Amino acid sequence: MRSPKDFFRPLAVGAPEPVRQIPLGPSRMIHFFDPGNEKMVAKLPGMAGTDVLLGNLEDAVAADRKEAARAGLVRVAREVDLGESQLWTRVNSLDSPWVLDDLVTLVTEVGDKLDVIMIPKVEGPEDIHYVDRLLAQLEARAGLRWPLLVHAILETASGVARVEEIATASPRMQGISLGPADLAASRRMKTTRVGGGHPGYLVRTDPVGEDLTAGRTTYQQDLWHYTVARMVDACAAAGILPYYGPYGDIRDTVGCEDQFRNAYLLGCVGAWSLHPAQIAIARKVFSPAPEEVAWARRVLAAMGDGTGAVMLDGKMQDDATVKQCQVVASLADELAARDPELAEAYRGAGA
Ligand SMILES: CC(=O)SCCNC(=O)CCNC(=O)[C@H](O)C(C)(C)COP(=O)(O)OP(=O)(O)OC[C@H]1O[C@@H](n2cnc3c(N)ncnc32)[C@H](O)[C@@H]1OP(=O)(O)O
Ligand SMILES: CC(=O)C(=O)O
Ligand SMILES: [Mg+2]
Repeated sequence: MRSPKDFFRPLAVGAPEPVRQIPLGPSRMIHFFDPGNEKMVAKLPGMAGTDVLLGNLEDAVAADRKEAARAGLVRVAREVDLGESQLWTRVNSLDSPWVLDDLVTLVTEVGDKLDVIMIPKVEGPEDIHYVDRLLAQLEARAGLRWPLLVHAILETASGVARVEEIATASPRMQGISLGPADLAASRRMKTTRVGGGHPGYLVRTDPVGEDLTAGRTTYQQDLWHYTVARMVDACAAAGILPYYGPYGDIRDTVGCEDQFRNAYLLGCVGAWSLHPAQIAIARKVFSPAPEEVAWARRVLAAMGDGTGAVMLDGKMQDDATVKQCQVVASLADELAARDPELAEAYRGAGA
């Protein structure tokens, strides 16, 4: 590990100073598009209000379309008006034949237009260290003034086992997303889905009498709870942001909303959107509900300087509930400052 004294030094002469805080706005939805797909690219200017648009170069882009996707992303960055949306990319994996050209081309040609580079299949901090140094060299050569940030996908068993080291590997680390599809394969889970639950993963109530089958309710459990919770702790401890990843059953908007909400309640700040239909789901779920915000503000007002204990509607409030309410209220303020519709909904609820 680098000495703490050197942690915030640029890794190449002429590279920009590393950041100490994540300097970006909301990222409730990271919307994936294939930059080599003209129909998808044509939709981008109409996607105002999408927090993050991500040009995907990795899985879901066929091997013979990799160069077209990379060139398409350079064009999007240069020519398409994306409004307030951040532009991110997911490059190919570090063992692939494409990633070196992905990084060299993107940083050299449009490094000043990109905010975050997502690195797939991260196995450990050494993968982040490699990218960190290479980006510094490329930034120095391109004369960039702001460092590119790095986002890791948690989609290998080794990555989960070392998630804390990944989260703290570089000051470039912006966040981590759950990658349930590759992670399932890496762990040899017996699933064939992209995220979401599985009806076979359940608990059953105890038997009633001799009949082992009668009257026993089953409850489906969340396959991803352990990983998401561990990722949230690693990110919060490192001062970076955790995200649920993709929900592959595009038609199941209800299941998608539930899975996103579990992640939101556990501490994630956003999720991926693979299809335009999922953008609104993520916006709804990852924006605190107006009634929750109104309640949080009531608690804060009732608690004055934030110490002691009071009763509000029969519920005890103290220093710890104040801290929770501050999380909700400050997130609402941050989002409302950039989202007029949400600001209006909060005003309507007296929040
Ligand atoms: C495990 C992982 O790695 S997840 C991350 C990798 N996967 C991805 O990035 C997948 C991204 N999404 C997609 O490729 C597509 O949405 C698919 C294949 C899932 C579905 O695509 P389609 O069958 O075309 O969906 P559908 O017919 O509903 O699309 C409606 C319109 O929205 C467009 N559209 C679909 N997805 C997107 C998108 N992600 N962004 C922008 N536009 C889109 C389609 O081109 C189509 O346009 P048209 O009306 O001009 O014809
Ligand atoms: C998100 C991703 O890449 C995966 O689930 O494999
Ligand atoms: Mg993957």
